Amino acid sequence: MRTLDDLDVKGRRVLVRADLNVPLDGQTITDDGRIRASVPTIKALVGKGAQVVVCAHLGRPKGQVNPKYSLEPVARRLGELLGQDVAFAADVVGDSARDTVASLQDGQVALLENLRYEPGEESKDDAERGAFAQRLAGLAELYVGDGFGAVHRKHASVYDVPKLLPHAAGGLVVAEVEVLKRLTEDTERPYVVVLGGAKVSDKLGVIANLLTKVDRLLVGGGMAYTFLKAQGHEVGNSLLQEDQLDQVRGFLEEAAQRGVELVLPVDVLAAVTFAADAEHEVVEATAIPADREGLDIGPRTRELFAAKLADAKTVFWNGPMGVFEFDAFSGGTRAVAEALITSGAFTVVGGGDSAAAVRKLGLPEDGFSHISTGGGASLEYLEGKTLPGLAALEE
Ligand SMILES: Nc1ncnc2c1ncn2[C@@H]1O[C@H](COP(=O)(O)OP(=O)(O)OP(=O)(O)O)[C@@H](O)[C@H]1O
Ligand SMILES: O=C(O)[C@H](O)COP(=O)(O)O
Repeated sequence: MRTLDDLDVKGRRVLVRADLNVPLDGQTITDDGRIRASVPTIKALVGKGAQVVVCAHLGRPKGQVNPKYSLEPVARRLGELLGQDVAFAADVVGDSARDTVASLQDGQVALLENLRYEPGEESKDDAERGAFAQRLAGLAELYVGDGFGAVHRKHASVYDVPKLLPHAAGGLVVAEVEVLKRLTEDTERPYVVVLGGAKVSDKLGVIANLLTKVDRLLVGGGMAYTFLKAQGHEVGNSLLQEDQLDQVRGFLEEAAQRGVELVLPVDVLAAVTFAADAEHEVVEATAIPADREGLDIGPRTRELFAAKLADAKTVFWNGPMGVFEFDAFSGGTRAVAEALITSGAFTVVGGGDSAAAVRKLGLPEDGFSHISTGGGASLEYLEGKTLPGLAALEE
């Protein structure tokens, strides 16, 4: 992959695809880790005298303009972290974007509005995506791919634009790939992967492949309930991917055949509703009342998972064990994070919310070997898949 050193950027307009998909509470950014991770590449380009046009997505607005997902608060925070103004374009490729980028001087930075306001960004139709990519590429002369958390998406800004402009990988992408490579080559065993979180349908897909690589797979968070249901248990109102139950039954069988330990929760915190102050109790994972939803793993599961991590030599963890944003349901995530820290293994935490959880819980970031900005992206990398955003940068 070409890097920033291979691009002559002075006085030229450079489009940087970053991953600025941060958690928000209204207009307030609750964790700015991904913005901070994007700063070194942007600063390097500023230092080289480029005109820097940053583009990124926030949430999943599905091709519609929705102020809830505006990147404006992110532009402000990026400006604070860079120590210079960041001009914010109120659209992605419209008049505002064109005017904003045209007025950039060397060393100045602009951020475009949320890429996913445009249906072309995520379109499965090559022509529609390509047409949007042409408009986006038209805003700049060079392209830098630095949004590691989104390199697994075959989206216009990730996959198509680098085909249209001279390009290079940014420092974040280079650094992330270097660490994740260590997990795919000569992995020290036992190799344990811990999966949780809420993007269940996305991430169930990686399990088939992971089962060929790991010694143990611990499943918690919103992921676990589809497994419990597949085993025939009641999961109440818990997060459930009904259409993937057969697939999950297949994983359970395959794990048994391969001798991979697939470890599920034995108890959960079952709440009456999805709320910070929801009334809740510890129940057996096999007996969740029909009117309750599991919002965290229970105390026995925390001990079980910690025991399964204690002798690990390599661990990858993606996805919180519960709704850690609510203090009452953050204990499972804390327990797993602490077990990783004390394991002495080579430990990688991946994902926007997983990394945010580590910081929110006040755990030392240097207690882990690496905190990756990519959740789904890291998992797909570990599967050994060709990721569209990396393939495009390699061309
Ligand atoms: N039992 C549960 N029920 C509902 N939501 C849950 C549960 N457990 C965890 N979550 C939620 O999962 C979310 C994080 O999931 P997600 O899969 O997006 O992880 P991530 O680390 O951000 O990875 P990525 O970077 O791929 O998005 C958190 O907001 C958390 O509240
Ligand atoms: O949060 C992430 O994993 C990345 O920003 C990608 O977001 P997506 O899962 O909505 O594509």
